[in-house]
Amino acid sequence: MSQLSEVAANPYAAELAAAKKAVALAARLCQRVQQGILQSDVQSKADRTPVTVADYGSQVLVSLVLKKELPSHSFSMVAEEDSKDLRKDGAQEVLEHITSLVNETIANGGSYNMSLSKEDVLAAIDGGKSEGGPSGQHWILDPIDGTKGFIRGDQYAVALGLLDEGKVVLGVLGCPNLPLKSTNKHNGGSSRGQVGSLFFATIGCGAEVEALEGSEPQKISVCSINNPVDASFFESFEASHSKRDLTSSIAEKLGVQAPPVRMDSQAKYGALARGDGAIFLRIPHKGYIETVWDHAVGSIVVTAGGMVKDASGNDLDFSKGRYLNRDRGIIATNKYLMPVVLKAVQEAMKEEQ
Ligand SMILES: Nc1ncnc2c1ncn2[C@@H]1O[C@H](COP(=O)(O)O)[C@@H](OP(=O)(O)O)[C@H]1O
Ligand SMILES: [Mg+2]
Ligand SMILES: [Mg+2]
Ligand SMILES: [Mg+2]
Repeated sequence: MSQLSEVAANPYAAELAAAKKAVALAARLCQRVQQGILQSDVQSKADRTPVTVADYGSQVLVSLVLKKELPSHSFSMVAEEDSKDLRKDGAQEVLEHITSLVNETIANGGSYNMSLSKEDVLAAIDGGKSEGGPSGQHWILDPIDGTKGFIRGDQYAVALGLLDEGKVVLGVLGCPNLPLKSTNKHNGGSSRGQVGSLFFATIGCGAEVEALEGSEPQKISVCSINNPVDASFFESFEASHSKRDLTSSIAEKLGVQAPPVRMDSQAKYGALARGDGAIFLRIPHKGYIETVWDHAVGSIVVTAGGMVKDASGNDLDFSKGRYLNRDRGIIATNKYLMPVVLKAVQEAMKEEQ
């Protein structure tokens, strides 16, 4: 397909190209940090969840690349991190470290000839303070999703989506530790070979995957399993993020035979979107409110061929600001399994102590 017809087919082609470039550069910074992560690179936020120099650095690079690549767009971004802790006394060293990581990644990337000051870094982080909402365009960014997995040396993702008039219209999901080939034996894949997957989807144009380092994109689709007995399911690696008594009771009701595949981050949505497994279940503890950046990108990558619903069977609504205003529980699967999975989820939740 010529570049001209590609532009005509995808109304968000320019935004998609910029988002892919931003995620790929941010992922490079993350990969470098993950290889040599030290305890001093990890801080604890006010909500006691971890944040690392790479979460901040990734947020800086994404905001920078989007502004450079789309200079005529008005810029609004709903992102997870803010600069509050980095402006406190005693944070100077960490801020210096982030600034040099960002500048080294830009220099090695070769696309931009620029150097950021510490103030530029703080300002770029705070570029993510938007409240989003139902009107206009807003980027949604999780600079590192699965920070706990990142620190452990496991899966994580850089997740960047675009909200347009309250709908997620594109998503780019960089998963540096996810093998490019499907891990599902039934798909002829194996966990060997090239590692680093970049998933992307635009509304109405389906979902694709390519190597994080760049390769010919491949169209992907969710699996077509229609008997839950043959299905396998993904859930969080972290037991505190999704209630395992409920997910195992749901699996039992469905007759699922395979043990759960536990993985950090929206890499689960990416893997599901290419048929590595059949179901993703996330049932947080009561009172936990989900953020938009934890699900926007994963959900557009899956809904290109599959479905993502809350426990009541409603679509997720990303137009309400920084949080998802919805019933507890998120289920992603194909259209054949969704009705039976929803029924099992609702029964299990009714029986919950
Ligand atoms: N107690 C909790 N219950 C549910 N989700 C939680 C949680 N604490 C943190 N999270 C969210 O779970 C995300 C990771 O999901 P997963 O379990 O699929 O890896 C985290 O994203 P970050 O790592 O970006 O902070 C965070 O937003
Ligand atoms: Mg976090
Ligand atoms: Mg997250
Ligand atoms: Mg995060």
